[in-house]
Amino acid sequence: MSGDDADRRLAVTGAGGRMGREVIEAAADREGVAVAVAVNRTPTDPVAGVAVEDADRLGELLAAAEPDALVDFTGPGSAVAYAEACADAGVPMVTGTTGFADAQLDNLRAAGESVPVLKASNFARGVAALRRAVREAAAALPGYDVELTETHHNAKRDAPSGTAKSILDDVKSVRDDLDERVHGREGDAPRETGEIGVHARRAGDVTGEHEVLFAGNRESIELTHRAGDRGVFAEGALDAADWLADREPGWYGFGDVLDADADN
Ligand SMILES: NC(=O)C1=CN([C@@H]2O[C@H](COP(=O)(O)OP(=O)(O)OC[C@H]3O[C@@H](n4cnc5c(N)ncnc54)[C@H](OP(=O)(O)O)[C@@H]3O)[C@@H](O)[C@H]2O)C=CC1
Ligand SMILES: O=C(O)C1=N[C@H](C(=O)O)C[C@H](O)C1
Repeated sequence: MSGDDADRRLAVTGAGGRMGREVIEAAADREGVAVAVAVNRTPTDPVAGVAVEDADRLGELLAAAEPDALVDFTGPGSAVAYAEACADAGVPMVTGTTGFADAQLDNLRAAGESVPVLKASNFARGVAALRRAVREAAAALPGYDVELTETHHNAKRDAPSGTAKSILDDVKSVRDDLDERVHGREGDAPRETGEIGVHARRAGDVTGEHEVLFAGNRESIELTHRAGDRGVFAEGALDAADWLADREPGWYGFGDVLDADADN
């Protein structure tokens, strides 16, 4: 579909990255969606027929194309800079980037005062279901030990994953006795009560797996999500962009999109 005929015209940053490419390819397969602007830090061949421009030109490209939303999967520093470009150009921003420091999150939130900004550590609907199940299990199993394990491909930079951090917040929201995160384990000491174990594995081309183990003395349960491919994240991000395009400035999460779906 040509950009001018589309119902939703999007900008994509990190267009040469694993997720950026996936988003552009998923957009090409969607009725009524076109990628009007695609940028990357380093020069890249066109993706699914979409020309990829120099990311330094993002501001001028947004001003000229006036897309309905921008979808970002890059790194924390660039995501903050792109959020500022979105705020200047009046373009809503969806970011799936992970690994933000607190100060960077503050900067991202500041952009949400000018334009709608939606940040999600995971755009898979199955992960949203996993997180609901984890909150329920944590509430139903007081005193049980909790250990979280995430596994990703060997090119992932941030650890633990953004999704793991979100799940840790979920557990903590109902188990405030678990106040010590233990990243991996070594040495010579039994597990202390109050610990929550966090284990990050990096291997091969694993797309993304998150497993939460709840263990009492005579029983245990494991809740696991496995992403089959990156298309599942790209589809969720496109759903989020479609929803965000009609919102007021503010700070949103993927749960807002799913809640709106449930209401319709
Ligand atoms: N929320 C979700 O559902 C998901 C989130 N993610 C997250 O998305 C992010 C990207 O993942 P992925 O696509 O696998 O990563 P890649 O390494 O494949 O791609 C990263 C992209 O970001 C660009 N980039 C990185 N750092 C900078 C920088 N400092 N300035 C400008 N551009 C930069 C890269 O540009 P260049 O080509 O020049 O290096 C590249 O285009 C990660 O934070 C990851 O955790 C990933 C999957 C799902
Ligand atoms: O870097 C990735 O690949 C992924 N990152 C996200 C995260 O950090 O949680 C989501 C997904 O697991 C894939």
